[in-house]
Formats: sequence, C-alpha cells, structure tokens
Amino acid sequence: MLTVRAPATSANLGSGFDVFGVALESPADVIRVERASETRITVTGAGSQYIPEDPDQNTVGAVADALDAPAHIKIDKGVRPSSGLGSSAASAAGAALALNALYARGLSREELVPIAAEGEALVSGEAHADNVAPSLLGGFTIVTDDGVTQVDSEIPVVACLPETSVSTRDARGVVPDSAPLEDVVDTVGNAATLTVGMTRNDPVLVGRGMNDAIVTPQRTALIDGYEQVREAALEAGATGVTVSGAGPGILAVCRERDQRAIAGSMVDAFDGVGIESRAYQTRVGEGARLYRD
Ligand SMILES: Nc1ncnc2c1ncn2[C@@H]1O[C@H](COP(=O)(O)OP(=O)(O)O)[C@@H](O)[C@H]1O
Ligand SMILES: N[C@@H](CCOP(=O)(O)O)C(=O)O
Repeated sequence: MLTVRAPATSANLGSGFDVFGVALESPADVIRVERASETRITVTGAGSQYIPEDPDQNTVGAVADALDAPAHIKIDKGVRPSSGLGSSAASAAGAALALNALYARGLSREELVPIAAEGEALVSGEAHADNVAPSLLGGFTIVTDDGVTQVDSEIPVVACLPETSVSTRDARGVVPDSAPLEDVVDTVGNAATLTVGMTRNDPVLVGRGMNDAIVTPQRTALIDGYEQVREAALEAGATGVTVSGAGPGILAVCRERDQRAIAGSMVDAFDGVGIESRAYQTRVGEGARLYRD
C-alpha cells in the first residue's frame, strides 16, 4: 500500500489562463493505492457524493489506464469538487505519483504531468495541465506546449470558497475565442510582473500582475457576490484578487500579517449576499508527497 498527499491548486492567477498555477499548503486529497488485477475506486470526504467511483468517469481511472497500472484506489477528498481549487487534478496528480511508484514505472514528476492531465481531459473536455503541474511539482508553475517551468514560492494567500459550484467545463464555455491586441499586451505585461513577483516572493508584485481583461471578466459574471468579495478583500489589505481556477472560489494574495482580516472580510462579504463560504488561510507550498506504509 502506498499513500500520497496531493495538494489543492489555484490555476490561472488572472493573467495566466491555462498557463499559471500554484500548489497550496492546504487543503489536499489523500490517495491510497494497492496492486489489483482491475481498477476499483472508492471516494470519501469533501463532496464525495458528487464524484463517480466508476473508473471510466473518475480522473484517477484515466491515470491508471494511461500508466497501465490497475489498482484499488481509495480517495479521501480534502479538496471540494467544482470549487476552483483543482479538485479533480489533485486526485489525478496524486494517483499518477502513487501508481508510478507502485508499478515502478520510473517516470519523473515532469513526465507524469501529461499523464495526470488525461484526467482533466475526462472531466473538463481539455487536457489543461495548469492544475496537475503544481500539484505534482509544487510552487508556482508555468505550463506551455514546450513543457513546465517551476519555481518555489511561499506567497501567502486566502482562498475563499462559496457553497455554490461552477463546473470547469461550463466556465470554459464563456472564454472568448479572440481578444483585442491592447488587452493581450496588458495581459503579457501583467503575467511577466507576476512571474517576477513569484521568484522574489513579493506579494505586491504578484498582486499587481494578476489583472486580466480577457478571461476573468467573463467568468466573474458566473460568480454571485464576486465584486463585493473582491472589494472587501482589497480593503482588508489584499495585494491582488482574482477568480481561482474556473471559480467560484476567489483567490486573494496578501502579506502574512493581513491574512486573517482578509479571510474574515471575504466570508462576511459572501454572507452579505446570502452565500455561505469557507476561507482557507494558506500559502504557496510543496507538491504531492509520497508515503510508503
Ligand atoms: N477524483 C475526482 N475528484 C474530484 N472530482 C472528480 C474526480 N473524478 C471525477 N470528478 C468530476 O470532476 C468534476 C469536477 O471537476 P472540475 O469541474 O474540473 O472542478 P475542480 O476544479 O474541482 O476539479 C465533477 O463533476 C466530479 O464529479
Ligand atoms: N485553466 C483552467 C483551470 C481550471 O481550474 P479548476 O480548479 O476550476 O478546475 C480553466 O480556467 O478553465
């Protein structure tokens, strides 16, 4: 039996649609695997009632297929599905690391990224790797067609998840097909600023680089209370606020000293529009961790 703790992730960070992602210290999924002649999956924990155990419909089933590694796989969900914290990706990344070790496939974490992304293709229609990459590698990741670039970072964040849910597949449906050149120019500048901020562990630069005029405005329309929560977080000291992944979670970047006040202000602002929510006070952290029982 092998166990992996695979962290939640926040993708896009505004200016890096389908490119940027960060691993979070918490929450996380725990995946346990045991060799078997055919794959069987059980799911417990946060939102498990919405997650299919059929291997053809679960992201970890796609990973077991891709690695030709049948197993009994137990998933204990810490990351709630369809909340914008890469829930399906955490399971896929955790399963990829665990099954690679269980069957001694010898693949590196970088080589496991496209395999784990097969799970994302199953649930959202596209094998976007911006959640599985940070869940496997940790820190801040940049995914392009040429591969993944990773840098460690410890930026403090607050991820506030409303009780509502948005499917990534639906939220991908509102992404525009093209954008005006001036918006592209702005976004490139912001993405570059954010990248420098991550390498310097500078929450002010990261926050400044999160603005995006192309994808985020389309998605905020799907999130009740987004503007109120964003305003509240900025007033409490957040250096940047954006949609976490495809939403409805909202991510605030901040200095550590402001984290608690920001978390409270975001929950209160959701409350003000009649929506319950939970705020994780966390930071950018390490990738999936393997334990041999
Ligand atoms: N192991 C898994 N963990 C979470 N969700 C899964 C898993 N396998 C399949 N799913 C399905 O994926 C969908 C959630 O994925 P998605 O909409 O991309 O949100 P998230 O950002 O939480 O991954 C749900 O329909 C859920 O049933
Ligand atoms: N780049 C993807 C990221 C989806 O993240 P999730 O945590 O909502 O699954 C997108 O924006 O569609």
